[in-house]
Amino acid sequence: MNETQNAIEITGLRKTYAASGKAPPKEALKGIDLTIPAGSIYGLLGPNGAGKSTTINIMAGLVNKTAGNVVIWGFDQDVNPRNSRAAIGVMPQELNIDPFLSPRASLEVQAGLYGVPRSERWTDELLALVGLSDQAESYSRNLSGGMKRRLLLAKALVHRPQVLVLDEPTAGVDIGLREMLWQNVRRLNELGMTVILTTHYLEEAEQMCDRIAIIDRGEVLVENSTEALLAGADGKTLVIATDDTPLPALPDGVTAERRDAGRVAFSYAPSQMQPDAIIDALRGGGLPIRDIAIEQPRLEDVFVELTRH
Ligand SMILES: Nc1ncnc2c1ncn2[C@@H]1O[C@H](COP(=O)(O)OP(=O)(O)OP(=O)(O)O)[C@@H](O)[C@H]1O
Repeated sequence: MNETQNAIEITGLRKTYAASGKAPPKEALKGIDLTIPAGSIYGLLGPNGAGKSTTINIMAGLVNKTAGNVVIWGFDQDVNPRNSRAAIGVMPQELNIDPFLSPRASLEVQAGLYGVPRSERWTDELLALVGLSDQAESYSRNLSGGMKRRLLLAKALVHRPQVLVLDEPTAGVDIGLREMLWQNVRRLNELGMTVILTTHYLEEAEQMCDRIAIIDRGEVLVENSTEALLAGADGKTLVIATDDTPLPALPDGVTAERRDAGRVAFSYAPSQMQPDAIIDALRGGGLPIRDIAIEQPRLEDVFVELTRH
């Protein structure tokens, strides 16, 4: 463990991509501060183009920053580039795998690139960890999309980094494989690895992450524990079971959505009204109420509230 107990410390991080052709320069990061505690599962969330990949690629040493300071596992990137790079492993979004190498050979090549001595390699364990022992000697081009993703996860781990970064690990991945990936991630985290992930699936982030930063247009909008983010959200949902009687006029600020099995969901802001205002309106309109429940805010509510442009 490093002295500060922080896996990552980012201060004043800026990135402006140079102009190319007719495209003007693009300011992708406008001065980002992030502190990621060691041992956490940390979510970096934001809409498309927010700057998530840019941040990750700078951490990984794949993109040069324009300004700011990045410290990984206690190693300043500018002072100790080798150590800071050795402390982080990245599973990229793209399935960039050599089609003619077997998974075993891919992992060996990657270990070579990171200068891992043969005696310290853990290729067989890694293959088992991601469920590719049976495919260890197949051509990677013959792997399914899900198997390729698992191979990418194993590749990110060859040098036993303290920090694992997953860039959209479950994009376009079926439910079974998602479960397996998340189980792997939890296990690695239990073994002491700090995990940073981006995902568009907010439900996954809500379940997996201890802390979350929401970034948008190159700035951090909010950073907190997942619990605190949800507690501070000003949005709840009243759900009733009814029939197909038309809905009456609702108090200002309430939106209704019909769900299956005759249920209707009413979203409201607890700071603005109590649920009895909605119930009174429904009763006034002669709507039968056969069942009733209140749903607590979800990460999606927080996200939409913050990133509504
Ligand atoms: N190589 C590049 N050259 C110029 N502009 C770039 C480059 N890479 C990214 N950008 C721009 O920088 C901004 C941030 O992009 P980035 O890929 O970091 O966002 P993101 O949050 O990862 O988005 P997504 O969710 O779509 O992956 C975007 O406006 C993007 O178009």
